[in-house]
Amino acid sequence: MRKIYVLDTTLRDGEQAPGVSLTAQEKVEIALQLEKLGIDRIEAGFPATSLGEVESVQQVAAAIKNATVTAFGRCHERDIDAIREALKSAQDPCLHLFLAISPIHRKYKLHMDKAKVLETAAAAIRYGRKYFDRVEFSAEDSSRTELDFICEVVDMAIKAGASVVNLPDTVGFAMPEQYGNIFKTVKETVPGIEKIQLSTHCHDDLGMATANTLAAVYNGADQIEGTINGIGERAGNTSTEEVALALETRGDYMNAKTGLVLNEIYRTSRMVSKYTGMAVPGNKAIVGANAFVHESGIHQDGMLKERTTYEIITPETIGLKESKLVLGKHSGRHAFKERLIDMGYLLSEEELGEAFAKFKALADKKKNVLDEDIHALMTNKISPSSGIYKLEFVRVNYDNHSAPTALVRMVKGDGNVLEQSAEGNGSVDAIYNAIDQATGEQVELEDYMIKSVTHGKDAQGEVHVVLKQHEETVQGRGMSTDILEASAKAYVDALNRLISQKNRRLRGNISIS
Ligand SMILES: CC(=O)SCCNC(=O)CCNC(=O)[C@H](O)C(C)(C)COP(=O)(O)OP(=O)(O)OC[C@H]1O[C@@H](n2cnc3c(N)ncnc32)[C@H](O)[C@@H]1OP(=O)(O)O
Ligand SMILES: CC(C)C(=O)C(=O)O
Repeated sequence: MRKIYVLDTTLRDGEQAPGVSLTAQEKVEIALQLEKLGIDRIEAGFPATSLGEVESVQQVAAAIKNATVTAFGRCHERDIDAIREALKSAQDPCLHLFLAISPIHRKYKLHMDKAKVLETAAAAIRYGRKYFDRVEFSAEDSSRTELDFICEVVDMAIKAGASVVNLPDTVGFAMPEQYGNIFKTVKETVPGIEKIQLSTHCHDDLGMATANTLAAVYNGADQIEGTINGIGERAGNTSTEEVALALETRGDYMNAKTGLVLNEIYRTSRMVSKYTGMAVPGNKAIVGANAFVHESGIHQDGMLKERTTYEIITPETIGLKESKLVLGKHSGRHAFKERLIDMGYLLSEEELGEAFAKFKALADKKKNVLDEDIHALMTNKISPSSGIYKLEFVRVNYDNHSAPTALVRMVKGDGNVLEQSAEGNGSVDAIYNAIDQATGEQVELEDYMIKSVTHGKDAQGEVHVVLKQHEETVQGRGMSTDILEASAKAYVDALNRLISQKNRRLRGNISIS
């Protein structure tokens, strides 16, 4: 197996995602988690950006003991000097320089001809080598560059003293076969190529970043560059986790693997999402909330018989506890019967047929059929509410001289009405105290995020909360044009999930909910 080195650039290219800006402390925490994940090279930032960026990179460099720390900059002595300052306390530093080489960038952006590009890059690499043992050179926009000029650039970089040469697909334009061919040609034709490592860095503008990265690896790339959750400039970068899992799962085909500690992937993904504020889409490969959830009957039946029918990776591989089968409109008799057995209902075939028909009728009206719905269905009392508690009313009294108070009214699934008021440190805290007192549940609020999902003064706000009770953690969401109502809805949603989760029994590592 060939070892593929991983340069993770979540803290540099990932931070270039619109709207993302990380504090020094957040960068350090993410870097430490990347170190745990087994990343070989952590790109900490672009020091010439600002003094704050120099300081952030310095803090990352000082904290990391078991990975190379790189910092990025242009072919300018002032950028290199900023990187020297930022990496001065790194145990294993690497300078990362770039210059665009494509006709479009040469003509319109840099106003340089080919000779000037070669001269500028060589001078910068030589200057960098005075201070750094290792220099990576990135030939920006390689995939839109003449193949013979790419070879000339790689030759120049080797002669000037680079140890890694990166051939990026900067604008996500390459097709896998074409991109792979660049690496093949460079490997076969550039003299002294064995002295350096070749690296790949792709963007996802056409949704092909991972495919292109793998094509490069297949054709001889030694290092891949990516970001956690695929965040980055525009449509983002190659997802580090996707490449690691693709190589792990299809090592038979690629004969290459990263050294990543795969069961740290999920934790890393969620930390990056939290600090960048960029939600992970539910259907995102590997780390999306639905990646190990099965909804349709035929798949659930397959999973219950043998999980490899529908899962090519186990959730445990990336550090998740279990796969899930959710009961809904597309579920079949097998999953429904298993769920009933879990809940203690042993039915004859005839009774099962009747219950299944009622279940399907309910599932037509309701997205997810929860345990309490099934209990109600089994006792002929089908609950119309989607959870155990339904928020009916919330009122907040606020002025800037006294503690805010909140009054909430909720209806339980059995029809009981609960009403409670409470004070808090802020309006949201007051609402949450009132809900806790009304339900009697003791939970910790682990996380609270709010974002606007539409524009204008009447924008819809979406609140996302994470609640913890003992070892159980749940998420909840609420939407409203009023952020206090959205906050209350998210909390009640999370409580309902917590309560139904408590009632659930595990079947091996597959839970049915
Ligand atoms: C593919 C990538 O991801 S590239 C990295 C993108 N990241 C960033 O841009 C980091 C944040 N950037 C910044 O804070 C600023 O752009 C700075 C501080 C780096 C530079 O700011 P300014 O000096 O105001 O220049 P500005 O950004 O407007 O323009 C870039 C200049 O660098 C030049 N340039 C671009 N790439 C390179 C390079 N690799 N080497 C040398 N010069 C370059 C451009 O041609 C332009 O030069 P010009 O002023 O002579 O026309
Ligand atoms: C220059 C390289 C590293 C890059 O960020 C890109 O091409 O997107």
